Amino acid sequence: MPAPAALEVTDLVVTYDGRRVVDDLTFQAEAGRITAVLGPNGAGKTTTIECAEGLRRPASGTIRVLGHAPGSTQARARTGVMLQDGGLPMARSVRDVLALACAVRPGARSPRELVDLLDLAAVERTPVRRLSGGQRQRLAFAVAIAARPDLAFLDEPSAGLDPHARRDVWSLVRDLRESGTAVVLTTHLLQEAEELADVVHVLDRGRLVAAGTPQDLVARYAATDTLQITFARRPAPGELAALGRAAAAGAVERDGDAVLVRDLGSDGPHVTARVAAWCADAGLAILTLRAGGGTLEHAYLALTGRHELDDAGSPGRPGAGASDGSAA
Ligand SMILES: Nc1ncnc2c1ncn2[C@@H]1O[C@H](COP(=O)(O)OP(=O)(O)OP(=O)(O)O)[C@@H](O)[C@H]1O
Repeated sequence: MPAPAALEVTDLVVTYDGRRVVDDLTFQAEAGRITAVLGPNGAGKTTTIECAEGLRRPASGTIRVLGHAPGSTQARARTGVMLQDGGLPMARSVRDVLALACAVRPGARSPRELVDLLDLAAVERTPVRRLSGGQRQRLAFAVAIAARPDLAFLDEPSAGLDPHARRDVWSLVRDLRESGTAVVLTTHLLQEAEELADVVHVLDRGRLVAAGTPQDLVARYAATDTLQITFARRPAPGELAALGRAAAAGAVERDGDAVLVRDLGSDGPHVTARVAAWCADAGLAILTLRAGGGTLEHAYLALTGRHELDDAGSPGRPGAGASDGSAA
């Protein structure tokens, strides 16, 4: 018989004021794998994780955490948690917080190791309330991994981090996986999920709408016949329309700084040639031109019913999905 998964969520239902915010959710997270739980604001990710931590009681369904009940002493001793609001004691210094976190389990990391790993030396004596947002985030991550957990819940672990710190955290998350920890990650950064996740579960309005590897989801839900072009300067609207006519293919649209030509079909190589020729004639210098698949972000947008990227290329408008009010 196969070993049970580190986290087993079965038929989970959570209601607030009679409204189902988690609706019949079933998924697992395995040891030595990074499992991402994605979804728009209000989709039910945090609620699900809070149930797994024993902080909220579901209306029905079961959760097993390393074979134990959520919130039980056995589950808590082997679980690391990084919550969205940090949950850190504001008056304590970084050094005190780390010392406490390392004292909970024999074989835990040392505060010194965590200070080095998360680059916290400069603020060791600083109380939590005086830390910057990113420093607090790094401290919360350090606390989550202090006891070498078998299961780590990381709720938006790199939110608010600068690009260097974000990459440091990604590297530490990969180290957790290498050491056999089951990592459950929520994030709105689709690039983060694409970089890290072995398995992705997409929630929308409390329900699981898709699951698979990032590559599976891209293959199944994102257009695979798209040409992505970046230019030395931003094309004018008239040029974009002319480019569309020259391409004689599917829709032409902006995607952040790039332009997408969609639905190439079997004519892909000819469309690419026509686009390149038209750009040369129009004096529109091409910086990069990439034919092929979409991204996890495109798959996510298709799955959660938000088909267009905004100008910054980011999905998930605040409140999207939260106010839908789909009742039980
Ligand atoms: N204590 C509460 N009382 C009533 N409703 C709540 C409570 N906590 C959460 N909700 C509602 O439950 C739904 C799911 O919220 P949840 O925080 O789990 O979403 P999320 O997917 O984590 O969103 P985000 O990406 O914004 O963090 C939302 O509609 C939210 O308004």
